[in-house]
Amino acid sequence: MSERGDLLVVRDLVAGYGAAPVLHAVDLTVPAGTIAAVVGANGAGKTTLLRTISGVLRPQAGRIELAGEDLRGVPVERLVHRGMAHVPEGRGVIGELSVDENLRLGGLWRRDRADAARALDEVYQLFEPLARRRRHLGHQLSGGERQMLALGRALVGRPRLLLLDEPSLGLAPRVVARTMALLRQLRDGTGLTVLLVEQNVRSALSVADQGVVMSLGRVVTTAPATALRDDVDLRHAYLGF
Ligand SMILES: Nc1ncnc2c1ncn2[C@@H]1O[C@H](COP(=O)(O)OP(=O)(O)OP(=O)(O)O)[C@@H](O)[C@H]1O
Repeated sequence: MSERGDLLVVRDLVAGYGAAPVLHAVDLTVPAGTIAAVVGANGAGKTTLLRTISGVLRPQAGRIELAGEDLRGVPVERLVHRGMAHVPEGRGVIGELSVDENLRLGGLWRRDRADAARALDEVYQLFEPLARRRRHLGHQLSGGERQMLALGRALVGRPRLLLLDEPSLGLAPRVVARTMALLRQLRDGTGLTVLLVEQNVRSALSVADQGVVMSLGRVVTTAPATALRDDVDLRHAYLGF
């Protein structure tokens, strides 16, 4: 447990898409202000885990707690009020809306309009290319800019927990490196907690504090990211490098 406590606690989570579960008794703990990377082969259940935590999928069994609050029974649309933001695989940018409209969507639910406006300004400061393209439509952006937009939209809601699915997908290595550096900056600067799912194991473990290795719907190992990077046997067995 970190000094600031655990922000996300998952216990014995069972979930899937039909009768047969994809996740089997998954346990996971993410201390506040840290980055956890969930890695593992295709089909291990990483995306399913994020979808279940974010409320898109209903658990068949188990518990999910955010800052000590049991999320069972909290309607999915209220999870954002509790501080959860989910950037899904594919990013969910709306191509027909402008950059500005996409970003504002991230803060629409907030009652504190003045702070929502401040958060929007901060996102524009953080992502200067978005500030230059405020009026561009989502579909006119490059892959890297769409990634920024998806992240920025999540940040406008001032989340405590950011669930990030495959942020490096389709991006050039330089852009991936920039994204990972930004996550570190947000963690260190604002205390953001991140649960990151990545195929790009090297870059995920380079930014994460903790690595969570999944295989066939189970967590097989949880360890400091540096220890996972140095564990040759584990890398060969589960991570393919
Ligand atoms: N919408 C769906 N309906 C039914 N089964 C699904 C669905 N999405 C995923 N699955 C199944 O759930 C299992 C886990 O998939 P999941 O996408 O969570 O894995 P993953 O570790 O994220 O892999 P990938 O990196 O390939 O997305 C797979 O067997 C997959 O076929």
